[in-house]
Amino acid sequence: MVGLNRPEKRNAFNDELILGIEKVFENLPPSIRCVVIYGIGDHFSAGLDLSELKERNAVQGIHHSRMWHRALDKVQFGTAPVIAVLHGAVVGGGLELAAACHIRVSEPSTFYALPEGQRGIFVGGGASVRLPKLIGVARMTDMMLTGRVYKAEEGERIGLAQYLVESGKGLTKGKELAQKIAKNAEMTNYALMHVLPRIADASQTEGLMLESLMAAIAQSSPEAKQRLNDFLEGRAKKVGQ
Ligand SMILES: COc1cc(/C=C/C(=O)SCCNC(=O)CCNC(=O)[C@H](O)C(C)(C)COP(=O)(O)OP(=O)(O)OC[C@H]2O[C@@H](n3cnc4c(N)ncnc43)[C@H](O)[C@@H]2OP(=O)(O)O)ccc1O
Repeated sequence: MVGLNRPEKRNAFNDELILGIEKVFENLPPSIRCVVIYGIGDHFSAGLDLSELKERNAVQGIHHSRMWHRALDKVQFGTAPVIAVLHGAVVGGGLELAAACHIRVSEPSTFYALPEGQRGIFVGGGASVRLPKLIGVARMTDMMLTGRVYKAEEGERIGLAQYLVESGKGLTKGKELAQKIAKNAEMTNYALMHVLPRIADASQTEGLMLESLMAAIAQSSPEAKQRLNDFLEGRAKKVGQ
C-alpha cells in the first residue's frame, strides 16, 4: 500500500512528493506482486502544487515535466501492477498519476477534472499520451478546454475507472483485486504491463508479431505448464469460481 500523505494540501504534488513516488516504484522489493496507491485525507490528489510553478522558466518547465515522466513511467512500467483507489479530487496531475496505474477503483465521492486550461498551463505528467488511450482525444480535449468536472458515475462509464464501489469500500476492493493479481503468473503480469502498451502503439503487422512472440514465451514457462496441467487434471478453478 502506498499512501499519498500531504492531506493539508489535498495531496498536491510538490517536487518532494513526485520524487518520493519515483523512489518507491523504482525500489519495489521483488516479493511485492501488486501495489495499491491511495490518497490520505478527503481527496486522492489536487494535482500539481501550483505554488511551485510560479517562478519557473521554459527550460525549468521541461526539466520539471520530464521529472514527472520519469516518476510516472516507474509506476506504469515497474515490476508490479498498480491499482489506484480514488476518492474526492482526482484532478490535473492527480489524474495523470491515476492514468499511469493499471486499474482504477473509484468511490462515489470521486470527481475528475483537468483544470490546466483554467490555470493557463498544459498537462505535463504524461496525460496527453495516457488519457486519450483511456477516454479518447475528444473527451480529453473537452475536459481541458472546458474544465468540466466528471462525477464518479460518468468517470466509470467512460473508462476513467474500471470499478465504482460504495463509499468507504475502495481500499477493500483494491486489496481484494491486488490479492487476485498477485496470484497470476509473473509472465502474464509482465506481458500486460510492458508488452501490451507497446503492442497498442505498434502497427498491426508489428503488433501481431509481438503478440505471437509474447504468447510463445508465456506458454513455454514452467509456471504456465504447471497451471495448464492443473486445469486439465481438474485441480484448477473454473472461470467465475
Ligand atoms: C505545467 O507543467 C506541468 C503540469 C502538471 C500538472 C498540472 C496540474 O495538476 S493543474 C491542476 C492543479 N490543481 C488544481 O487546480 C486544483 C486546485 N485545488 C482545488 O480546486 C481544491 O483545493 C480541491 C482539490 C477541490 C479541494 O478543495 P478543498 O477540500 O475545499 O480544499 P482547499 O481549502 O481548496 O485546499 C486546502 C489547502 O490545499 C491547498 N491546495 C489545494 N490544491 C492545491 C494545488 N493544486 N496546489 C497548491 N496548493 C493546493 C489550498 O491552497 C489550501 O491551502 P491553505 O494553505 O490555504 O490551507 C504536471 C507536470 C508539469 O510539468
